[in-house]
Amino acid sequence: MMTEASPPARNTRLVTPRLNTVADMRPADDFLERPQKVVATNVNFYYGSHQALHDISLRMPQNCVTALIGPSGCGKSTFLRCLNRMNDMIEGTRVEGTILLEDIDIYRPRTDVVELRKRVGMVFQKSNPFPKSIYENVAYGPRVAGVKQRSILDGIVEQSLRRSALWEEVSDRLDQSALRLSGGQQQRLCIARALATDPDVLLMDEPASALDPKSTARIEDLIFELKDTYTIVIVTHNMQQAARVSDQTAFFYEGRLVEAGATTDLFTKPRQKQTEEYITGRFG
Ligand SMILES: Nc1ncnc2c1ncn2[C@@H]1O[C@H](COP(=O)(O)OP(=O)(O)OP(=O)(O)O)[C@@H](O)[C@H]1O
Repeated sequence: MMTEASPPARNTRLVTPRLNTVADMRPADDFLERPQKVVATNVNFYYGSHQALHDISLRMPQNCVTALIGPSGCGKSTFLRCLNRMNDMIEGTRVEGTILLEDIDIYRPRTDVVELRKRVGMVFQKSNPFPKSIYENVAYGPRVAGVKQRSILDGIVEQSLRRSALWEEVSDRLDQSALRLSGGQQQRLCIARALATDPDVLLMDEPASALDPKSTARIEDLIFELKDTYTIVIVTHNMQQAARVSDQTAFFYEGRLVEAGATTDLFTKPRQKQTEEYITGRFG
């Protein structure tokens, strides 16, 4: 487990002074050769007449962590929400282009959006457990999906809590209110809730930004473990976090994708001047 004294280190040789404490190099691997789980092509997105995304094309390989970085308002969350059609809930929005989940265009008219959101789960910046027990929070999704048998629900709850690294802390108090958990535990509970519907892809919108360093390290460790099973896309303001947890990083600026590539490459030899200026802290 990572501690504040020894910062978590996944990638190294980062160009910026702010990142050069990272120690054990994990070389830019072969992740681009892995099957593509989600492929966005020429995506434009509009809030009414305001175009928030311009011609975004990005491949998100299976069992990889893709980090979306960039200054506030550059479209990271908007793009993330396009991946499970969460933006559909915002009136007056429009999307163009294609987003494939494996071979399926998620914006084709006959897509079952509820089913899509089960396959592409989401965890938000602020943990948002229901005011119910720990058990009921995790069992909620499977129950809505029609699972009624208690023994099956018990199994799903245990497995989801184990995968979110919370089981050991709560197994003896599953009936207790989720609101009595700490902030970090609540966020891991929300991850368990997302895992309970057996997704393929996990979208995380700044999942640790409201947490203390220790809880943040816990979430980062968890992300690293979860990618063995899931494909993860994470929005983060924290470049060190992107460097620690991701395989691929995509840098957004003013609604455009400036560059994307292996995280080690993007932080050590960015191709675009704007990227270099951002990661070295010259703006943003
Ligand atoms: N619900 C909305 N209605 C109208 N415009 C919106 C809405 N949500 C976001 N926007 C606009 O879309 C653009 C992109 O916003 P978005 O939240 O995706 O950026 P971001 O990079 O995630 O920002 P931050 O890092 O501050 O969360 C911004 O100009 C923002 O004002």
